[in-house]
Amino acid sequence: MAVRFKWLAHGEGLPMPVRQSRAAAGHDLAAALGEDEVMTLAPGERALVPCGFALALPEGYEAQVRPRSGLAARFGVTVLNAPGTVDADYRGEVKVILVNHGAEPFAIRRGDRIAQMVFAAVPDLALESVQELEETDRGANGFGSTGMAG
Ligand SMILES: O=c1ccn([C@H]2C[C@H](O)[C@@H](COP(=O)(O)OP(=O)(O)OP(=O)(O)O)O2)c(=O)[nH]1
Ligand SMILES: [Mg+2]
Repeated sequence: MAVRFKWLAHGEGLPMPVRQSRAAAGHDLAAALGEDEVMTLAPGERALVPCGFALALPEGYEAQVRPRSGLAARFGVTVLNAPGTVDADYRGEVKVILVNHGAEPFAIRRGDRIAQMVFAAVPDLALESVQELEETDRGANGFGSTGMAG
């Protein structure tokens, strides 16, 4: 199934988001900054990084904006709201909320691949209000109730 994709003016000239290997789950997202622009995230700082395109996803799908593990492992840079949610009815620019949890400033330039986008199906479930819920073995136990030791 196709996802309709439209470059915005400042995105023109960038490569399309691409899967870096044949069966990769994510399309890498490049920063659509100006040609000579450098966006620097100080330690602890966050920024909205423009991707330079808009989408029209088929209804019943979302695009998730996820971190790249290399940036997280090497620099402590990740997507603050991971996984970001791009709704099927959103027609604005896709952006990445990047945060620097590392100890060093992190510089971003035009075309740098700073995150990845994974398409996912969203089941069309509706909430139904009831008085009682079916019982289960777990019941209300959660939040570590099964312990940690192996
Ligand atoms: O990482 C993200 C997250 C969101 N969006 C865009 C697409 C999404 O459809 C819209 C709204 O996102 P979300 O629902 O997460 O934010 P909100 O704070 O609930 O805003 P709204 O009230 O507009 O829904 O913002 C992005 O481009 N990147
Ligand atoms: Mg919302």
